[in-house]
Amino acid sequence: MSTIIRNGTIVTHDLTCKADVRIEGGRIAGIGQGLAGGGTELDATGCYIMPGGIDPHTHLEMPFMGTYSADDFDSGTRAALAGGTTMVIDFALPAPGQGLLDALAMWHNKSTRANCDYSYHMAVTWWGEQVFDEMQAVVDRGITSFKHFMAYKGSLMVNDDEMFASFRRLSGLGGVAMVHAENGDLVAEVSARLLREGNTGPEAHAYSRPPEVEGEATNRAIMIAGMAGVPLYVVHTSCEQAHEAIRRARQAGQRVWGEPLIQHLTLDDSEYLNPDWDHAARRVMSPPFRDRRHQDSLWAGLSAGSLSVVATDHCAFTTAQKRVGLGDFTRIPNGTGGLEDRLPMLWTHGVRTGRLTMNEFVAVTSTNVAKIFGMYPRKGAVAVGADADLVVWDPEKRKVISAGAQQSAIDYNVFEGQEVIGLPRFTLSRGKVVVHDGEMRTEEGHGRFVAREANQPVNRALSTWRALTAPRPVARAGIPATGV
Ligand SMILES: NC(=O)NCCC(=O)O
Ligand SMILES: [Zn+2]
Ligand SMILES: [Zn+2]
Repeated sequence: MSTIIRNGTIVTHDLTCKADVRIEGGRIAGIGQGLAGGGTELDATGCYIMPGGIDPHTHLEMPFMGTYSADDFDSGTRAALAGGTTMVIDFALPAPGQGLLDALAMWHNKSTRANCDYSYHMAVTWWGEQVFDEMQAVVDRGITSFKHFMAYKGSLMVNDDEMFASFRRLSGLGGVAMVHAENGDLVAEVSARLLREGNTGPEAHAYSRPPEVEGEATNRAIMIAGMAGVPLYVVHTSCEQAHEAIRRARQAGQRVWGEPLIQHLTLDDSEYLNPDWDHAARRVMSPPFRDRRHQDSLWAGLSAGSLSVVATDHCAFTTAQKRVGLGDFTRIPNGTGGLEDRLPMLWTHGVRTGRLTMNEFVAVTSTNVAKIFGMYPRKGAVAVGADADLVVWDPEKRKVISAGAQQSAIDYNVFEGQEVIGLPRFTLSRGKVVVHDGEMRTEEGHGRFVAREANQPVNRALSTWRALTAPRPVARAGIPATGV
């Protein structure tokens, strides 16, 4: 059964051209003008045909802070597809002491409900021989990126020595190291002081995690990754201090990528001063929203290329779940939603304002993710042979964001009331039309696990350099090489 998308303009990270796209067996089978007919025809007049979005940072049905994030692999991936995102990368999160393969099996169970393709990053939440050993098996199963939490002291946080050991292991395995970069010791210290002084509301969450704690941790992670010789991906980069560290490292030739979130780009810290406790608590996430100066820095980084990806960190909690933190902000579950809104919000505030070109939009929402995480050009491309994960994007279609109309299971939306211009006319998941002009035609269980490849070109370059510059003894006449 074939499908042809006609009359549209293809937009990829590096070209823009008018052509039709033929899809067969879930893959792109032909690209050209006036392709021969047959099968389903989709009219893309006035639209752009782009690689579907890939969100590299979601937490679906994640056990966290005494509860579970409210969107599971069904509602979460429906939300993704509604907004033009055709793949998510979630985090498999071993409990302290739990084996990596055990955690992976749990995540594979949850994801059987996915409506779109998915992969995982593995989290390193503790360190020991079992973790060291199982990292190889995890990579062999196509999970090549490993996240380290430098915050959440007492639960997920790992220390510098553990992080260094894990980074070194990853360097040998050809993987990508990832960090949640906030100084967890300082956050714990400042939070305790704020509570003692009577600052118990959600605004104190932002006071407890100033840009300095993120800048310090980002710098530290970069230095440790440099020593270990591993590429580093910094999740939810929210401030100039962290961006500056990434920018500097990249200018010095280090392989480091920064990932701002759509929330940090478009919402600011005044949200925490809202007199409605629920309003402020619903926006509690780590790192917190920042002021305009930091937002401008993130936008500049995307157009300059010092920041590489826009994600959501979709980790949605209901108002009832947030209310557990009434009277103690440290108990408010950290996380916000955004899966359905990432592409429309970025198009509206990025492409329509001239901050991003359409091609840069594709790069930061899809192609860069596929390249960094080892699945390009199967994903993130409009090319013959690639999976037909596509969005037919209508740049003039509008809506006002409203929780009442969203796919996510939660009862609010942090972008409520914002008008977006630019929405999917059609979304295709491996060739299946899952969004048809506003109508959801998703199928629970349609999504497949995507195994990714380790030892990407960046890893190979790093290991070549490592071999070239490895410590080696200097031969000296009359001095034996081995000790006596
Ligand atoms: N970001 C956040 O507040 N919650 C999700 C977990 C994490 O990524 O830190
Ligand atoms: Zn995080
Ligand atoms: Zn996260």
